[in-house]
Amino acid sequence: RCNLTACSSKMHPMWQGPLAVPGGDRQSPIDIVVRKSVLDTELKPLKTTYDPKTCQQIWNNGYSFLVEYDDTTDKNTLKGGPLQDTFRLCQFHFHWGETNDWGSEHTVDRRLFPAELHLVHWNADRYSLFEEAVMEDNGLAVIGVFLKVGKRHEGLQKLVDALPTIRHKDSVVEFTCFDPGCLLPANTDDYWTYHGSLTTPPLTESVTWIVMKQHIEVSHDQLAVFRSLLFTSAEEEVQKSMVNNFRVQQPLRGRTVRSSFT
Ligand SMILES: NS(=O)(=O)c1ccc(C(=O)NCc2c(F)c(F)c(F)c(F)c2F)cc1
Ligand SMILES: [Zn+2]
Repeated sequence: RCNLTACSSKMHPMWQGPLAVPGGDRQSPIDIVVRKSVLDTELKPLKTTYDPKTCQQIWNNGYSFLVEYDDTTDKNTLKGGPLQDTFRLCQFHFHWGETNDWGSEHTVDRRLFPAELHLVHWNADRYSLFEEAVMEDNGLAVIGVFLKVGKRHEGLQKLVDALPTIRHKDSVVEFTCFDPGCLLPANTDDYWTYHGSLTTPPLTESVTWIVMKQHIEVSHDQLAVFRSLLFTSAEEEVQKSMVNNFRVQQPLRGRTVRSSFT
């Protein structure tokens, strides 16, 4: 099973993390400077195939909430784009702020979004488990989608309705029949891609990031329910709202961000 490691420091829920990471020259997230991205005409359209029936559970891991899929078969795959191999979806989760003014991990020309969706896939052509792939250079592919506040996202509502049942850290509920494809923007041909890392410990530099140019819209009220989640478990006396669960931007260190569009 793949899950986000809970990581928070006493001072501030926003993860501080180790100062230096071994190697540490391809860390995520980053600011995407549009005019410095390089068009790569070899980049193909993304090909995603997701089966809603393989959705298994939704849980609060103390840092975000995750929707996990059965990744023991090739039912949920990501191919094409910058990828040579077939990657399997294992989970998706979000990062968000305490207000609509910030919350995303990546930025575009320093522009912050209120939240960001991450669909986490691992290279099933080369590895047999997520846990293996997460340690390898070309092990993971994460699709990032920015969220903006606007009209209500009908497909998201089923997920929003489940959140009150997993308010506390480590709570899990069964969650079935959810199509993650409904969270992708209409246009998935336009994206930026670069080599980076997990944005939470162990920050392994194993991720091919694919950040969508087009955002999705969710309502103010839907996003407010994200903020009703708690970092803390039921037993803890002081309850802390799960907000600002994003990492600060990391240096580009000479990396090139490629774009699939002009
Ligand atoms: N925000 S993001 O960059 O999209 C991101 C995606 C996945 C994970 C994750 O799976 N962490 C837990 C986790 C590990 F970090 C491992 F290294 C490992 F081996 C696991 F099995 C595992 F569940 C962390 C961050
Ligand atoms: Zn994430």
